[in-house]
Amino acid sequence: MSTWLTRILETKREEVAALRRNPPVRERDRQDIRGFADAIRRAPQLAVVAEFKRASPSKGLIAPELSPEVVAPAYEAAGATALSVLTDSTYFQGSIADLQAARAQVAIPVLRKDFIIDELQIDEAYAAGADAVLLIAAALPAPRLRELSSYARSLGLDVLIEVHRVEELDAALAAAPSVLGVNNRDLHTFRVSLETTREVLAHVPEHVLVIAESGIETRQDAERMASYGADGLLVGEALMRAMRSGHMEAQMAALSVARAGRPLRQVPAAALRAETGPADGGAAHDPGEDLRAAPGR
Ligand SMILES: O=C(O)c1ccccc1NCC(=O)[C@H](O)[C@H](O)COP(=O)(O)O
Repeated sequence: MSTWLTRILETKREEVAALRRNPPVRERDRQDIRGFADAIRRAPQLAVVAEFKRASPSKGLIAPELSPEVVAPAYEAAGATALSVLTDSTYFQGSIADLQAARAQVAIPVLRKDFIIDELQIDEAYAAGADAVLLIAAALPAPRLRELSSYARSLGLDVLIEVHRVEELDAALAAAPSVLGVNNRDLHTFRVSLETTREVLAHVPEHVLVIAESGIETRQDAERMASYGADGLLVGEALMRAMRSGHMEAQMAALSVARAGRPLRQVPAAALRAETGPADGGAAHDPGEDLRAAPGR
């Protein structure tokens, strides 16, 4: 079945073929890489990764006239922890030049947001000054996800690995993400549900740094993501629209909420007993205990 994601990946295969004919410079000696994961970890509140996004397949044109030279420093001044720049041109009207222009204006780390399927795209990101790259679990077989993650990390880049479903978690975690992203948007259907973050986070180990992505607009949304245990947010459309209407600082302030930490995990009592063993050498099962709070991850 052809979906937006499969169509986008087809375009990426063509772009990689073009990169193969005209490969990016293979730089290896950057001393200027800014820690994307570190910035999120150290953010005093819920981290905000603010996205430069002119257009999208789900929403069409969002802010086609805005330039990264204007938006990036405004995001930073308003308190963004890091930037995300969509570099895809066909579907998002972005470019690798947008990333270069944005990064030149700020001191915070910059993520290359694209559909990466090949090392050459990582070389291109590295040469353009990206500090981190996105890898999407739904777009890559598990071994390839591990290879590309390991390649990016060997260059000193952080890797944001994005999942949408619990079933994608094993492959994502095995690829050692610097940060795990939970995308509330299904990239096949575009359906957005903020519950996705709650469902996925319930299965993520405590030590993994997590950001919630897509569909986050209001303070209530941000507080909800915090209550599910996210360490940060990735926000595009709401901030770009606010830039257009002159309310970006207020929008960023609305997203600045305290972290809540990971909530207590609800696990079946039987699973708890299996983890800890019976306290009295084999107490009878109490059906009333079927769900109880267990220590967080
Ligand atoms: O945004 C889309 O329509 C889209 C469609 C297909 C693949 C990816 C897509 N978006 C990429 C993103 O992950 C979002 O830009 C990012 O999470 C920010 O989302 P939002 O705050 O809802 O703009």
